[in-house]
Order: sequence, then C-alpha cells, then structure tokens
Amino acid sequence: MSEAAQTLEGWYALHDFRMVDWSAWKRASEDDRQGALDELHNLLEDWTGIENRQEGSTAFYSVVGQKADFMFMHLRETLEELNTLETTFNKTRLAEFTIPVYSYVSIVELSNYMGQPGTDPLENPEVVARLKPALPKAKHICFYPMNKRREGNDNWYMLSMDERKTMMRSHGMIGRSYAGRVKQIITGSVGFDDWEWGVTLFAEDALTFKKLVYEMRFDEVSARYGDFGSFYVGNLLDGEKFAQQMKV
Ligand code: VOV
Repeated sequence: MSEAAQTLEGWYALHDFRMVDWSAWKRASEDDRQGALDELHNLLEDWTGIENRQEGSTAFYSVVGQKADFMFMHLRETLEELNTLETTFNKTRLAEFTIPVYSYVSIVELSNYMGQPGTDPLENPEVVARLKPALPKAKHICFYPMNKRREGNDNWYMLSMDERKTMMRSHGMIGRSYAGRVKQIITGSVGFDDWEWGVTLFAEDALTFKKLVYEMRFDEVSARYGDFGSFYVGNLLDGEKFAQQMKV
C-alpha cells in the first residue's frame, strides 16, 4: 500500500451557486424587491462581522454564463455553521427569487508534500493563516472541482510518496511563478462531495486563470492525473454592485 499524504484541515467550505428567477423578480413590487435587497445587505454585514472577528470568511461573486447568476463561498469553523448559514439564506426573501443550481462542500486543506520533515507545521503562523484564510476581495473568482485519476497505469493513489512529492514540487513551482497574481484555496472534499478537491482561484485579471490552468495542463500531475469538473468564473460583488445587477 502507498503511504497516504498527511493533510492539515482548516475551515469548512460551502460554495453555493444561485440562479435568479428573473420573471418572479420582475413581477414583484418595487417594495418587495427593495425589502429583499435590504435583507441581503444585513446578511452581508453579519458576515463581514464574522470575518472581522476571524471566525470565518465569505466571498460574494457574480457568475458569468448560464451555470448560475451569483455565488457565495463561505468558510466557517464547523459544518453546523455552514448548515445554519445556508438555511438562513434560504429563509430570506431574496432566496424566493433564486434557484439553487450547484453547491460544493469541502474543507480548506494543506498536504505535507512540501512540508519540512521534523517540524510542526501548526507552529508556523503562515500555515495557520492559510488554513483559516480571509478570502481575498479580488476582482475575479474561478472555481472548479477535480479528482486525481485512478485508471489503469495512471493511478495517483498507487504511486509512491516520493513519486507524488516530485510531481507536487513541480506543480508548486508553476504555482509559485504566479505569486501575487493568483491566490489559490485548495479544499479537500473526499467523503464530503462528488469530487476529491475544490479549486478556488482569485485574481485581479481573469486572463491569469486561463494562463495558469493552461500551463498546469502540461505539468505531469495535471496532464496525467488531473480530471476536472465544470468551471465557474465571475466578478466581485458587494451589496451595491448586486443591487445594480438586480435593477429592473
Ligand atoms: C497560485 C497557484 C498555485 C500554487 C502556488 C500551488 C501550490 C501547491 C502546493 C505547494 C501544493 C502541495 C502542498 C499543499 O499546499 O497542499 C498544492 C496542492 C494542490 N494543488 Fe496547487 N497550487 C496552485 C494552483 C493550483 C491549481 C490551479 C490547481 C488545479 C490543477 C489544475 O491543473 O488546474 C491546484 C490543485 C492542487 C491540488 C488538487 C492539490 C492537493 C493535491 C494532493 O494530492 O494533495 N493547485 N498546490
């Protein structure tokens, strides 16, 4: 049996994708629409409070294309908190005008492929900060789920620790060449959702997503062992931008 990588886990993650029921929204009265937006404003303020107290973090983005209209990415200490969060949103008036189209449940994860042997990663404040990150307010987000392949000769889980480490080092080097341009949050979802990882990228220039993901396709760990789900890409929202987007 190959040696399993050791993983460190941080906050639980819920990616929640919603579509707007535009006909219902347009049929609603101006008062109802304003009430729904005000209620969302209050929720956004609550979530900012949680972020300021470092008890979690929330990202709010539009989604371009027909897969969804907007998304939240929530990070919280427990799965219970995520559950409460999603039901709180579902009880709002705005939720009555939305259709849930996709969700993803995972947990912020770091693996020990790059770790220094003999050191306790949890003593390293940088590691701790990466496990419980304040999500960036970058202009753009890109989310997709992925697996490591388990097929015939291309079975990631049958490789030795050394082989995997070598490949992950190469992966890390490519990633690092994008330092300052892309922030990646890798969330593990084995046992939680339909894929093994969620990949969430943040960048000021959306084109950087294409460049990075394309370059990684040529790197062995992605070229040979990466299987990918649907991609979601979008733009930063806040209460005002959302109100603008919802104006009819
Ligand atoms: C900014 C880009 C960037 C950087 C710097 C980066 C670095 C690193 C390091 C150093 C490590 C290993 C240690 C750890 O930190 O866990 C990882 C780990 C991982 N990555 Fe990564 N990755 C990036 C970016 C990045 C992208 C774009 C993708 C998607 C792949 C693609 O082809 O579309 C990805 C995937 C992953 C995954 C699924 C894992 C876990 C694999 C496992 O088997 O456990 N990743 N990643």
